[in-house]
Amino acid sequence: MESSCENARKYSNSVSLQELRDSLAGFAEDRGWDQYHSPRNLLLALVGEVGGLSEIFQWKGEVAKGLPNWSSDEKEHLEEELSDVLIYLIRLADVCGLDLGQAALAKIVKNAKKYPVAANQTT
Ligand SMILES: Nc1ccn([C@H]2C[C@H](O)[C@@H](COP(=O)(O)OP(=O)(O)OP(=O)(O)O)O2)c(=O)n1
Repeated sequence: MESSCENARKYSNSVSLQELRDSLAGFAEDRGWDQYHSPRNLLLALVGEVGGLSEIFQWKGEVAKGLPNWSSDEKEHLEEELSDVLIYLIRLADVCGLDLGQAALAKIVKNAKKYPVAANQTT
């Protein structure tokens, strides 16, 4: 089973949240979609895509890390559904005027205080 460090080495390109945010903002602007990309609409679209993501795992039973028994088509489908979720999440944060990257970093710091390593080791 691959560790997250091994996965990190495998991924050739680093993509920033800022790059994705700006690309998605341009994509929506070019198509006149800003009028539809309200916070509420984006939230509903996000939830819909989480449903699509869930359907991939539905009825499969437990799934091994690394998806060793999945076909390339199944993995590609999963990549697409994960991307739809990420796209709507980033877009939602953007139209709300929030810096999702900084917010996530701050939340990780908060999580670390709430769940210190020593406490985790005893559970
Ligand atoms: N008003 C819209 C419509 C689409 N998209 C973008 C974000 C998603 O990445 C993707 C969603 O497109 P679809 O609603 O066509 O959904 P799927 O791509 O999942 O297609 P399908 O539902 O047929 O699998 O397109 C968007 O930003 N704003």
